[in-house]
Amino acid sequence: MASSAMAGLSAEMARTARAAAWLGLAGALGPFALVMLTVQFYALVVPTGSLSTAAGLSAGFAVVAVAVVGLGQIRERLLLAGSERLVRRLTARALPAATARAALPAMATDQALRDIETVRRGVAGPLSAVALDAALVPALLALLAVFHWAFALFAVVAAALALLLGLAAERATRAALVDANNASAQGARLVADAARCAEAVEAMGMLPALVSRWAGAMARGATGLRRAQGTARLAQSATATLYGVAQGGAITVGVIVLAGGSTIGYGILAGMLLTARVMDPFSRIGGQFEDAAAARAAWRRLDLLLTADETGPAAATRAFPCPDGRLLVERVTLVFPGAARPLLRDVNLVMGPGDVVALAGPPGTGKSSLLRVVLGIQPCNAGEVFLDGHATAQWDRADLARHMGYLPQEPLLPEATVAESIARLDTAPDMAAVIAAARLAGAIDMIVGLPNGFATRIGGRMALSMGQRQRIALARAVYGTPRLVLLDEPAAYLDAEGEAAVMAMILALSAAGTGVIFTSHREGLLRAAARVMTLHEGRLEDAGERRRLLSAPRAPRTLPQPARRLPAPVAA
Ligand SMILES: Nc1ncnc2c1ncn2[C@@H]1O[C@H](COP(=O)(O)OP(=O)(O)OP(=O)(O)O)[C@@H](O)[C@H]1O
Repeated sequence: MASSAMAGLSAEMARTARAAAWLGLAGALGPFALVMLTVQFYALVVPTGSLSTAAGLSAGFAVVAVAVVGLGQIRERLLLAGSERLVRRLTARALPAATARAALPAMATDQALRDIETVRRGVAGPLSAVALDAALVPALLALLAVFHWAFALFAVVAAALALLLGLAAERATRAALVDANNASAQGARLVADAARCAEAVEAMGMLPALVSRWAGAMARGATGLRRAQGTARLAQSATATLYGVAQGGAITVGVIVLAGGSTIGYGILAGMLLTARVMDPFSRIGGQFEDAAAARAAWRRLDLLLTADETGPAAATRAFPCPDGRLLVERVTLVFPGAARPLLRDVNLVMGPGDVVALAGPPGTGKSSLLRVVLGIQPCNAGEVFLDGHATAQWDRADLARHMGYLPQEPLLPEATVAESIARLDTAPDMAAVIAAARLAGAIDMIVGLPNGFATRIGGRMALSMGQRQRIALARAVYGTPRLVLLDEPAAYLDAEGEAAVMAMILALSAAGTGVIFTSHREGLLRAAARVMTLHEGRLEDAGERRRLLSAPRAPRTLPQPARRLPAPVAA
């Protein structure tokens, strides 16, 4: 059942489906009316030669034919418009929810978009057409029963056989197609690997082996495809035969049950036409089960996302002033679902304006996760984060984002101009602020050297190196004078000169009163921080002592164990 988050959308979809089903019923009866008119033609016009009757029946023909086509078109448009409305409303709600709540917003929004597309395909694609046609079956059976219940019973049996045949055909075809797709995908991967490792492939004479593997994969793909096509053809013939047998069966039923009756002609026609209509959705349903399951699962995921957005603790609502950017991280604990131990355990941190803290230490200890908690994009299990005395969890996200800058570890940039990218996708960026940010991030020379400078569009044919992306992402992080800047491996893709620029940027931010927390594995960059900290078994510790021992000329062979107590707060 849909939760309150999706109840409105479900009700709207149900209304669209009902309207489409009525249109479908009218459309289904159209061919029946056409055959009835043909019978009338033979019964009334052929023996009498009456032109006026012929004209009347022809007009009737035209009206019914136009109505059948028109109703089909209207139904299709109705479903299409319904699916577009649904997608618009789902996107407007699910995307902000995914970005605001998820630890990895890019992955969450990607998933949400894929789920919306799956739902859209379910609503506008063959799945809904099959479902709506299946919904008409009781009405068609009732109509058959008007002539004789045996017609309805026969149609049910024929539909069951069509369903079994459809399922068997679908299973056989899908298995062959999966084999074929897997083999083709393996071939494509081999080509991509060869292109990526071209130098190694050539240098070590691996090309012949690679080509023979690729040829093997392609041959398997072609065989699978042929098998799938053969099975599909066989299934098509079997279905056509079943329809033929069903038509014959309907005539036989008519002859047996209506023998001698005046309605035998109409009964047999209705039996033939409506039995085929009843069978139709069942013969097509086989291929739709997987799509239906996928659409249901996607709908449930979106429902959970929106419900959590309505009820969850991340429903931040207020804007607060942020004059100094004083940060207080208080007893933050973070445990990822399924993890044996907390990643962050009672983490405390205090920072005043202009303080610089570096997070060092081994990979996987939770540095990036701590940055995400401070940013408010990763909810924690316990504890709180305050900025200038206000809990960030209660802070309106858009307003909070104005006071914060963030450089994620992967500096991926959406398609936009360089200026828009730096200005956080503002389409009318404040160029003075953009240039100031680029200058501060040491990115200005690189940007000016691009084909169109700040107007260069990133993405498409303009593929920037990771280093260039990182410089632009750094400028984006410091755009608009944020009070607190969080940088995840800011020099990961930069050379020594770039590292020096990052160091200068951190010092300049600090001098201007902006707090900075950054993670880094680069020993040189750590010097930019007044305080270097590490996460050890989830606890945030001052790394000063540890680092002093590591860099001492005669370091002891075994390092002392870190203190198991709460770290002293960082001096404001
Ligand atoms: N959303 C998540 N769900 C589950 N586990 C996660 C999630 N995010 C991170 N982790 C896990 O938490 C651990 C710490 O990840 P994190 O990226 O915070 O470490 P890190 O110290 O920044 O590592 P690195 O130095 O390599 O960047 C990793 O084992 C990671 O797999």
